[in-house]
Amino acid sequence: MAKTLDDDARTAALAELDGWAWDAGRKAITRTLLFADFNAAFGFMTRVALAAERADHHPDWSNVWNRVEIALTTHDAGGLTNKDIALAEAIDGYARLAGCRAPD
Ligand SMILES: C[C@H](O)[C@H](O)[C@H]1CNC2=NC(N)=NC(=O)C2=N1
Repeated sequence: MAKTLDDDARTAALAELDGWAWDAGRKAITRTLLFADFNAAFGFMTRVALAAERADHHPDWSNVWNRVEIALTTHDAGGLTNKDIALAEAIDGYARLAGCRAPD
């Protein structure tokens, strides 16, 4: 099973990511993304879903029209692991490609 990251490792990893925040209560990193419309948001989600399946590591997320809220944690390990960091990096790449913006 993947090992959970300690505070220093988590802080270092977050510094390399775009717009992710640590949610201590959920033991997850979270990011909210806005897209031009539902089509752009769902296209992004489809790409992430395929990458998540390949990695067998899945986001906790929700979508309302052009807004996607994402939380990443490793349920099996009970906290944040490198699997979450790798998925966050992939998400950041797909988000940039899909022309996302930060929430207002
Ligand atoms: C059996 C299967 O490998 C596990 O349930 C995987 C699937 N996707 C997963 N995704 C996440 N985020 N955490 C997990 O612990 C996890 N476990």
